[in-house]
Amino acid sequence: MLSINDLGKVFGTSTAVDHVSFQIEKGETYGLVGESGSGKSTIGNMICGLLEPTNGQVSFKNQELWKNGRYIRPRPGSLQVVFQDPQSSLDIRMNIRQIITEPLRALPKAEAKRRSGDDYLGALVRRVGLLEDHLSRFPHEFSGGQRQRIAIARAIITEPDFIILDEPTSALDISIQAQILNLLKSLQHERGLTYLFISHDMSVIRYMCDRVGVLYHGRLVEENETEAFFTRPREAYSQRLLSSMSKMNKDGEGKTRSV
Ligand SMILES: Nc1ncnc2c1ncn2[C@@H]1O[C@H](COP(=O)(O)OP(=O)(O)OP(=O)(O)O)[C@@H](O)[C@H]1O
Repeated sequence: MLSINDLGKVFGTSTAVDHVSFQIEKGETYGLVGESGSGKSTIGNMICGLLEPTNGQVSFKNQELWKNGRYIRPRPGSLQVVFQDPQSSLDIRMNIRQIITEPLRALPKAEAKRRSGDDYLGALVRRVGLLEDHLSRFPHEFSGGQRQRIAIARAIITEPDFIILDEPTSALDISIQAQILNLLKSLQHERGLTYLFISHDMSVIRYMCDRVGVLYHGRLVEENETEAFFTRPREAYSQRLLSSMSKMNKDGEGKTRSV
């Protein structure tokens, strides 16, 4: 589904992403972990076209996304992103109907019309745990968890193949986190979605991901099956990362909990 090859990003004199390669298969959830500043979001942003790579390739369904400094959009709507902070990622001047249907602008007219009809939209909002009445309301009227449900509805309205989830639950309370993660899992099974799941929260990664890639100062230092990574990490840095996370849990400092 997605292939990253020798990808790099340099900001001024600092290297944020350093010759990273990995592949994501159809239907799997690939977790990118690492401390703050390790380059996770920069990779996500290069995949979705927000940042141009300094070097390397990103291909999506065997099509190169970056060519000569230009981002070539895949099939409209087939690649979507859900960001961490639903507060700032939703336009406060738009009502929920406008927010959710906004990505349809990229679709052919007839298809956009069908998916913005009351039947389709009603089913969509109910599917993500909202009500049809909510369509005429505005973002400030919703809780953080509900806002993330709105962001998910907006991402899936184009019936994508692939979604980048960049810390999608990090801003939420623990109990709400679990509901959103379960919603993402069930949508994945229902729709055959492929996820890139970016998080620094190890218990969330363990719950969600099939495989894990570990970033350290922009380099991919380990790639492993999730259970093997948690029980038998191969690299010294991964071991340190895991033990610092479990210490944070014991001290009650981290937000990391099992879900
Ligand atoms: N637009 C930018 N301009 C300059 N430097 C940037 C830019 N975006 C990211 N960086 C730098 O690139 C490095 C990687 O940042 P990135 O946001 O990808 O890390 P991250 O692992 O996602 O961290 P976090 O978990 O805090 O979001 C950091 O040193 C950051 O300061």
